[in-house]
Amino acid sequence: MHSVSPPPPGLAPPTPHWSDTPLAWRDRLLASPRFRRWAQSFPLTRWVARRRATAVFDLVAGFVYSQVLLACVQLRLFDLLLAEGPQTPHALAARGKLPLASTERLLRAAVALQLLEARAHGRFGLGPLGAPLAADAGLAAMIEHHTALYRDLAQPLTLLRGDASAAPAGAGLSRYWPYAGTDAPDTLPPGQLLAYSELMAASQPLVADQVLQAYSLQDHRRLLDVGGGTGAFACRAAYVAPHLSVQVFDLPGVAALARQRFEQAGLSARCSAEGGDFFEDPLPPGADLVTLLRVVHDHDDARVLRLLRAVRLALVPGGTLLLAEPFADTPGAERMGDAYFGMYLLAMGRGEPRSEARLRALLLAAGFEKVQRLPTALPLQASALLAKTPT
Ligand SMILES: CC(C)=CCC/C(C)=C/CC/C(C)=C/C=C/C(C)=C/C=C/C=C(C)/C=C/C=C(C)/C=C/C=C(C)/C=C/CC(C)(C)O
Ligand SMILES: C[S@@+](CC[C@H](N)C(=O)[O-])C[C@H]1O[C@@H](n2cnc3c(N)ncnc32)[C@H](O)[C@@H]1O
Repeated sequence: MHSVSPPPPGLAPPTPHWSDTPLAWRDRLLASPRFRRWAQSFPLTRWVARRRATAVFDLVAGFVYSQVLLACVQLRLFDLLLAEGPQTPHALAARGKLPLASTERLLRAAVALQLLEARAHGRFGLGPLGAPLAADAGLAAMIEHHTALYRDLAQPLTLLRGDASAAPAGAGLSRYWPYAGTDAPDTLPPGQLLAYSELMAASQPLVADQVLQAYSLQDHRRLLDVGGGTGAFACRAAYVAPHLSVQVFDLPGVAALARQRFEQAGLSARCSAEGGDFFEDPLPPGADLVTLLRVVHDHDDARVLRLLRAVRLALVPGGTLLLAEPFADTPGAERMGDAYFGMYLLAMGRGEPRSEARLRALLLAAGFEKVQRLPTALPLQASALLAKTPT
């Protein structure tokens, strides 16, 4: 049994507020086993008690659910069931090189999580939560790279205390995202940029779908995608707006990969890439639209201000900045912001998810004006802000 430690000597007790008393009463009630026993058997409160118990159980068991999902993804189960239809456990055991009994256990777990569904003749097919994951290489890559995140989270207090020496040797997210741990990211060897760049390219459609559904590129002629990775978004933009010239700015090794992508896509005439450090080097001038997609949340406020000022200088007067990433205060997706990205970016070693209000304040401080929210269809995947440079 854990006991609550007394406050350290010399620490002033927190200032009370009038709302503390009713909330303390509520907390004591909910914490009381007697009240819980009563509430779960009283007909009018039973459904709330069951719902709460399930919600708490889901928090307790979340890691187990995630690992069931990971096993399905590693076996490419969703892709297989989409391509070939429902399968028997025997067939799936043979395909996955697993014992039949373990296959059946995994299949039953996945059914309970609605990832799969039991179908006629003892076969298993896709369930309502597994079907959207089928044939989505971006989501599969995201799920698979969580093995690095879970290594960091295995000892959450070690992570929260910032005790790097206690972390497992270089296996976690800080190694996966090496630019987050150095002040000279432009000197990183290309081999260290590859894994995260592939993940970003594979998952870029999650963001591009949101941005391009919400914002038309038709009125722009020159787009600069800052931190644009290996050019996955640039290619989509060039495809949907055939009049647009597109440039990516990213670390030298990543920009080289973007150039390769443009060549392979036959887009080199309209798409180019420049390498550098966006905190130190000037950004290529003359764009009338700059995009910052999943870039700002990687960095602290001081660095973000520096980057936003550099973007303002690179844009033409009256130019547009489109910033898209998951926001911290997304209604209905609060867990994604402060719980998932909060802990994720802590493990990565730099950055934090920000609310719309904090991003607005940073944009205004960097000299942007007319900041407005751009509604996206699925804010869980990306929210967006538009801002203008003065004319
Ligand atoms: C009548 C019928 C058939 C149906 C009617 C009911 C109906 C309308 C059902 C809807 C069915 C439907 C269309 C479902 C759609 C589901 C979707 C779109 C699911 C999408 C899920 C997206 C997920 C889970 C996204 C996850 C994203 C993650 C984990 C992203 C992580 C990003 C990271 C780690 C980024 C790192 C970059 C860094 C370092 C932070 O900068
Ligand atoms: C999280 S990724 C996002 C990539 C892309 N925008 C996307 O959404 O797929 C962040 C990108 O910023 C780049 N980056 C990080 N620090 C940088 C720096 N100091 N200068 C230039 N690029 C940098 C990384 O190489 C990476 O491609």
